[in-house]
Amino acid sequence: MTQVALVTGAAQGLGLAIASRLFVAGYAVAITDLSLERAEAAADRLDPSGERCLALKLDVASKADFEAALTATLERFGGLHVVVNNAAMTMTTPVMQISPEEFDRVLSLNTRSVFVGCQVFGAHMAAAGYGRIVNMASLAGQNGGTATGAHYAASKGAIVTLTKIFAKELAAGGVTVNAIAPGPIESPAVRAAVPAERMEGLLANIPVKRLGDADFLGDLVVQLARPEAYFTTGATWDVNGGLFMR
Ligand SMILES: NC(=O)C1=CN([C@@H]2O[C@H](COP(=O)(O)OP(=O)(O)OC[C@H]3O[C@@H](n4cnc5c(N)ncnc54)[C@H](O)[C@@H]3O)[C@@H](O)[C@H]2O)C=CC1
Ligand SMILES: CC(C)c1ccc(C(=O)O)c(O)c1O
Repeated sequence: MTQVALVTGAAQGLGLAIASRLFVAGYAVAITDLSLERAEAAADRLDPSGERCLALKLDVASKADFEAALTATLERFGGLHVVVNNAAMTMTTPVMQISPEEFDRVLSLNTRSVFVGCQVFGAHMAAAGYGRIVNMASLAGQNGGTATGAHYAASKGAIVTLTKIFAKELAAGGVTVNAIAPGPIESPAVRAAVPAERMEGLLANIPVKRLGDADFLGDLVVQLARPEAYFTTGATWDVNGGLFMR
């Protein structure tokens, strides 16, 4: 049976790169995003035949959207084996200027979405006896961040903790739950957040002197998604060019 993956926030950036590498690895892929139109455009580019890609609207702020996406994926492909909780909003407001409302908004979107995604998809996978969940954290969640805001960094640190909790909860159901913590990756978001004149300074601070590669993150997800990856769970995989070492 074809293995089935679902990626949130997959219309662009890292989510799209991850969905693409899963597709190349043979998965049927549900490409979900806030915007159905952009999810459809991405799915069409990836799989013009439409045989192995399904575009869905999934606003990660809505539990009902998670449930509807699960139902639609099962109806279309007959199973769901791999989920990547990737969608997030990036905010860069300086810490002393963040209002309580903005703090709540970022935590609610970035962290609650991973919590709900692990609950909804994890429950299905555990009942089926198999699953792989990968949560997108960030270097900012480990070192407090530089290019990003305190609320963003805190939201990503909480994802590392939630990953451990769901890993323990779902292990008996054959489900692994891991996180990936990237540093700055070559992506539209980094290009937008770091103006050309500041890029040299950013690169000078990275020990390997380069941005990370989104396709590599996709390949890492493919590895974590393999049945043979059963022995890594609750882990956070650092991909940061040496910016943070444990
Ligand atoms: N780009 C980078 O260097 C890094 C990115 N990350 C993380 O990787 C993930 C992806 O980042 P990028 O691709 O750079 O971001 P991006 O901003 O380029 O893409 C995010 C995608 O999520 C979608 N999205 C936004 N709100 C949504 C919602 N409510 N429901 C569903 N989808 C929604 C957007 O439409 C977009 O397609 C995020 O979790 C981010 O925090 C972590 C570290 C570094
Ligand atoms: C602003 C963006 C896309 C960015 C840059 C750097 C980091 C990090 O070093 O952790 C991020 O998490 C980002 O989202």
